[in-house]
Amino acid sequence: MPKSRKKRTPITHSTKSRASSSRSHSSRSVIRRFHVLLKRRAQFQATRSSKELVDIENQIEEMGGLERYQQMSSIGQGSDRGGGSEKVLIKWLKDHNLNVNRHIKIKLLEVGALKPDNYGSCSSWIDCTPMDLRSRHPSILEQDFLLLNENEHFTSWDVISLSLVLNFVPEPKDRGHMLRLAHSLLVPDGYLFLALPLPCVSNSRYLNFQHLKALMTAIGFLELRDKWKEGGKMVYWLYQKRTATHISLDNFHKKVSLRNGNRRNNFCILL
Ligand SMILES: C[S@@+](CC[C@H](N)C(=O)[O-])C[C@H]1O[C@@H](n2cnc3c(N)ncnc32)[C@H](O)[C@@H]1O
Repeated sequence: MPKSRKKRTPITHSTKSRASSSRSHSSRSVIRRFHVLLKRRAQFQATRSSKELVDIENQIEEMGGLERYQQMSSIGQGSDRGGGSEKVLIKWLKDHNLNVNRHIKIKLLEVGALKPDNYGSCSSWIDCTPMDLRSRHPSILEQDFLLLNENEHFTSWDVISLSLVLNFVPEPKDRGHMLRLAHSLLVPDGYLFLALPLPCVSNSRYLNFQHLKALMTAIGFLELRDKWKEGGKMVYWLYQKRTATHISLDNFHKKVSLRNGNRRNNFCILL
């Protein structure tokens, strides 16, 4: 009788999956650490504590600065999400028939662009402006979105993408400003694409799906689509610009506790 042989897992398979999971684990920890430092830097900037500020700047420098953060983010973009967010946005724009019968291309502003050609496959109908705080390619415009001149760029874009950018901004009021600025830079009926790590809304003390919807409505955005799954990492939304609503912004000026418990995060957006 032939000896029964134990079935082995192919070495190539196990090595590859372990390597890629440890790569994405270490990229996530760099990203998390970077966000913590950005938040502390913003706090010390507000209190003008120059000694602490220098200390934080040094820590950011030692980590490799924004360059390292961007490298780690591009690893996360591939391995954690099965590709970039642009796939979701392209599908949604096609679902809204924005790719058909176009005499003029859609003007898309991609804020937080790690690559220059995320929308290259749609160049026949999308005219993309990739922008980032730190440009990794000559075709990426190096520009802080928050410092764009509102009057100069008023209603300049048909679509604005903020994928994993809002959670990079450390101050809740600056996040609110980013959303309001996006509203004013879009054409009437233009589209805003927003992507966040799911826990920013599913496990925050100060934000849940309902509150975000109310805040976006108050700014003047109609929620058209969302995409996420229980236990998933990401959440995506598509909003359409509507004319200003008469809803008061008062409910969104201060942090309001929406969930209790120790294991919550403090992600918050204020107007
Ligand atoms: C986590 S990466 C996200 C990249 C990509 N959009 C994605 O979805 O994977 C965040 C990027 O946003 C950029 N960013 C953050 N705040 C910005 C701002 N105010 N203006 C322009 N770019 C910004 C950062 O420099 C960084 O490259």
